[in-house]
Amino acid sequence: MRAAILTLSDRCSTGERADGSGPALRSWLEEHGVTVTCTEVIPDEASLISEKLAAWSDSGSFDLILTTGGTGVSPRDVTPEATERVVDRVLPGFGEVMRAESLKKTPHAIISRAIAGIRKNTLIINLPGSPKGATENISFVWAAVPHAVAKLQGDPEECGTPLSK
Ligand SMILES: Nc1nc2c(c(=O)[nH]1)N[C@H]1C(S)=C(S)[C@@H](COP(=O)(O)OP(=O)(O)OC[C@H]3O[C@@H](n4cnc5c(N)ncnc54)[C@H](O)[C@@H]3O)O[C@H]1N2
Ligand SMILES: O=P(O)(O)OP(=O)(O)O
Repeated sequence: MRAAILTLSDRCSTGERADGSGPALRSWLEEHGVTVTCTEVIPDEASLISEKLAAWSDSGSFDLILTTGGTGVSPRDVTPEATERVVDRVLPGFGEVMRAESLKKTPHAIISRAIAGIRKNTLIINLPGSPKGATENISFVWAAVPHAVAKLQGDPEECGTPLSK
C-alpha cells in the first residue's frame, strides 16, 4: 500500500510548532508495512486542503491518504468540510468507530468531526491533530483498511465468509 500524510496546522505550517503527528503516523504506518511516499504540512485553509487531497488522489500515486488536524470545533478547523467537498463517497463507519473507540480513552473524543471517504481509487481518512489522537484513531480502524482499499480498487473476490455448520 502506498500512502501520503497531510498535516493540517497553522502553527506547524509556519514552523512555530514542530509537526509531531505527521512523523508519528509515518512511523505507525511503516511499522504496519505501508510505504509512505509523501508528507506535507499546510495551514488550516479549506481551499488548500481540498486542492491537495484532489491532486494527490487524482495522481494515482496513493492508495491511502491520512490527514491529521483540524477535525474539531476551533474556528479554523475545516478538515472534514474540505474532505467532504472532494470525495465521491463518504464512508460513515470510519468516523463512527473512531469516535466510539476514542470515547473509551477521553471524553473529548466526541469533539472530533473526522470523516473518511473515497476519491477515485484513493481512501482518505481524517484523524485528530495530536500525535496521540492521530495514532490511536488509525489503530482503531486499521483492520478494515487493506480490505477497503482492495475493494475500492475493484477487487472482485467474494468477501462473504461462509457460515460454519
Ligand atoms: N483517540 C483520541 N481521540 C481524540 C483525542 C485523543 O487524545 N485521543 N483528542 C481529542 C481532542 S482533545 C480534540 S480537540 C479533537 C479534535 O482534534 P483536532 O483534529 O481539532 O486537533 P487540533 O485542534 O488540530 O489539535 C489538537 C492539539 O494537538 C496538538 N497538535 C495538533 N497538531 C499537531 C501536530 N501536527 N504536531 C504536534 N502536536 C499537534 C496541539 O496541542 C493541538 O492543540 O480530537 C479528539 N479525539
Ligand atoms: O495547530 P494549529 O496551529 O492549527 O492550532 P491547534 O493548536 O488548534 O491545533
